[in-house]
Amino acid sequence: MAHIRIEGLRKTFPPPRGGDSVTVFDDIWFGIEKGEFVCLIGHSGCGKTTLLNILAGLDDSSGGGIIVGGKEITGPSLDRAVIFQHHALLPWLSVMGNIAFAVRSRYPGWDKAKVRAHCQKYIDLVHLTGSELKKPSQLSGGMKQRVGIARALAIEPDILLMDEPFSALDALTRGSLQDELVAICGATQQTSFMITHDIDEAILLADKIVLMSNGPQARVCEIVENTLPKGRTRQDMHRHPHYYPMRNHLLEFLVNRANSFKAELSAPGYDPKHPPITKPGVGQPPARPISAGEAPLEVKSAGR
Ligand SMILES: Nc1ncnc2c1ncn2[C@@H]1O[C@H](COP(=O)(O)OP(=O)(O)OP(=O)(O)O)[C@@H](O)[C@H]1O
Repeated sequence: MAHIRIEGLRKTFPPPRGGDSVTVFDDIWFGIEKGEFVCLIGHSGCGKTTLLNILAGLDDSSGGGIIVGGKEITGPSLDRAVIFQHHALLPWLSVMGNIAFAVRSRYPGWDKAKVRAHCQKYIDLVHLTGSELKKPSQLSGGMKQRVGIARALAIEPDILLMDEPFSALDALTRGSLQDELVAICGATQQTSFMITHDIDEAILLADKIVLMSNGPQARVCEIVENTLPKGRTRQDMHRHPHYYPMRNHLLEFLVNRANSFKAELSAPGYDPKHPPITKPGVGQPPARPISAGEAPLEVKSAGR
């Protein structure tokens, strides 16, 4: 049994001014194993943030449910930490203060020194040592996002939920934060769920990539298993023979299939409870790996 089970999830919003209500997604089924890193990819408006909010307990479903560790989610919990696209820090508190605020909620019995030492560990982990007393207004965008990551990790959540956490950052900062997240999640085996529009980010981070078709009535089209070996890095993953099959498969989905998938729904063999699992590159002729002397690849994000 998967640690997180999304079972027949549906979300319907009432119409803003009369008319019919809108079902954003319907009959969504997939699971996340303990220690797994799962990315969700789909076009704007298919309901990714809504799904993450339901998983965080910040929104209710209109049908189906989410079971975590055998219990249905009924509201927010410190077992599920969220890192938002925008940092959502308390502007009047320092780096240390923002993280300590969350830590004190999680561990109300801890004394000041223990809270401080615990916060410092996570400040050091995200390379913010020396910035403990700075306020959010004194930090760059990347530093603010680092505080958000440290705050989320410091409450030692069962599940880390991330809604496009790096999309507002420049490419260099995004890359270095992705590297840090790879290192942290690799070391801690943190169960993680991330929404991203960036195909390369998904290939770097995810064990599994869930593909959602366009809304309304979005569905899970397919679950892609990452066929690149663990320990991959941004610098070398494009040399692996499965990189291009993976990348092309995800790109093809976003460019064509996300929209045309509705026609496949009624095809025999599609079962929403068991979406097809694909392993791009496996069983295909090997794509040519890039040799060390060749020009570096241009790494692009998928467009919306
Ligand atoms: N509170 C709400 N009331 C009514 N409609 C909503 C509400 N929240 C979201 N929606 C609608 O639900 C749909 C899905 O929104 P959501 O933000 O989940 O999509 P998304 O896939 O995360 O998009 P993006 O990639 O642009 O962030 C959109 O059409 C949005 O307008």
